[in-house]
Amino acid sequence: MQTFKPRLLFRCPLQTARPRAARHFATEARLTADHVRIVEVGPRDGLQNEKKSISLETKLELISKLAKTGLTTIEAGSFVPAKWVPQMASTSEILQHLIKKPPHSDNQIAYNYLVPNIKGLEDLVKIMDAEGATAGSKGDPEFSTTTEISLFAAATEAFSKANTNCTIAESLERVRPIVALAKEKHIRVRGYVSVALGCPYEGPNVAPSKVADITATLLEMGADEVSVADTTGMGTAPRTLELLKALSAAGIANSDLALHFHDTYGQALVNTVVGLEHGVRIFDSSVGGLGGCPYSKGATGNVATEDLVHTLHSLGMHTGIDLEEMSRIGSWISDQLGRANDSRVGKATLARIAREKSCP
Ligand SMILES: CC(C)(COP(=O)([O-])OP(=O)([O-])OC[C@H]1O[C@@H](n2cnc3c(N)ncnc32)[C@H](O)[C@@H]1OP(=O)([O-])[O-])[C@@H](O)C(=O)NCCC(=O)NCCSC(=O)C[C@@](C)(O)CC(=O)[O-]
Repeated sequence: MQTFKPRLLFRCPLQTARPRAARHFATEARLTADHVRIVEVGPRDGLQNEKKSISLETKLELISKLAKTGLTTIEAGSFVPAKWVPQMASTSEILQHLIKKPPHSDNQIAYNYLVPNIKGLEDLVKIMDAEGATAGSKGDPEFSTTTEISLFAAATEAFSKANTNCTIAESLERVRPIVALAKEKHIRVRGYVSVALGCPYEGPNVAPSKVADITATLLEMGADEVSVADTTGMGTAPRTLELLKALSAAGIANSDLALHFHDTYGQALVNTVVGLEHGVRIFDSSVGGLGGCPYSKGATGNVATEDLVHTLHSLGMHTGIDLEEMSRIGSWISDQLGRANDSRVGKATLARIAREKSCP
């Protein structure tokens, strides 16, 4: 196993702190920059596992609030059968609404929808066609929003069977027609590799080389980026580093990677720092630490967006996200769901604001 030695690089900005790494990645401007893109997965990965169902109106209000925080990518729902994930049943209506009346935002936002198979994407495309919508394109000022999809595969056979009722090889075959149709419609594709650092059925020792193979396959098939997911939160700093090294050794560029940490064992932020030091600049998180995974019992939510933003800002990184606003949303959605707010930073930020108001 690799030994992880923190290098305390974040006392000064990343570019000056890591001249060798900066030279190494000289052609990949995104990696040398101190900007991190956060993919907010709360309305999908978060809500899909909450016990209390919330109304379509509340989901739309959540998305609308998130759209005003500076986020640029928001997972809005998933086109899965309701019998598999009942909480995602209103995704068609969400897509329709976001096409017709996207929330006001100062920046362009990509709304992302999970599709488990070609039927999921066909259902999405049918709605877009019926509304006369195109996927839009990032960077084109004509569009204030774009539509993206995510597809997923798992790194273990047991999880693949439980989550998608098929083997890993079959799940990868499902990806081909999805990518083909998405490309035809100019829809950006995000891939996920689940259980990359631990499986609820097969345990923590998932082979990094297996994760790297699946990630490489998704990229070769046409995925624009792949989010490597610690679905169970079993990941540790040394194993995260080992995995990142295996991904690099397989020729996968950091610019094609995102990291997606659940915080079951409280290791998500530590593992985030490992990812940052390795050069990854896209991280997934969920406001208020919502969620979990319906096929990973006991796993808690994603790392809270508020906690991630605070950590990144404290390291001198930029996210463009308004932490105070995000903290208000985390508290609001937790109340709507009748659950505790799982963001320590969110609670501390709101307490500070209240304190400052009472003693200016
Ligand atoms: C892949 C399937 C559909 C196979 O499920 P299956 O039962 O094997 O599907 P099937 O092809 O045999 O079809 C069964 C029925 O479902 C219908 N059907 C088929 N597809 C769809 C669809 N897209 N939308 C709506 N309906 C659909 C289909 O038409 C048929 O209807 P019937 O003839 O019985 O009336 C199922 O296993 C599934 O939906 N799995 C997804 C479960 C899921 O969403 N899990 C959570 C997301 S993954 C995750 O959270 C992890 C992630 C990404 O966040 C990262 C991480 O942390 O790891």
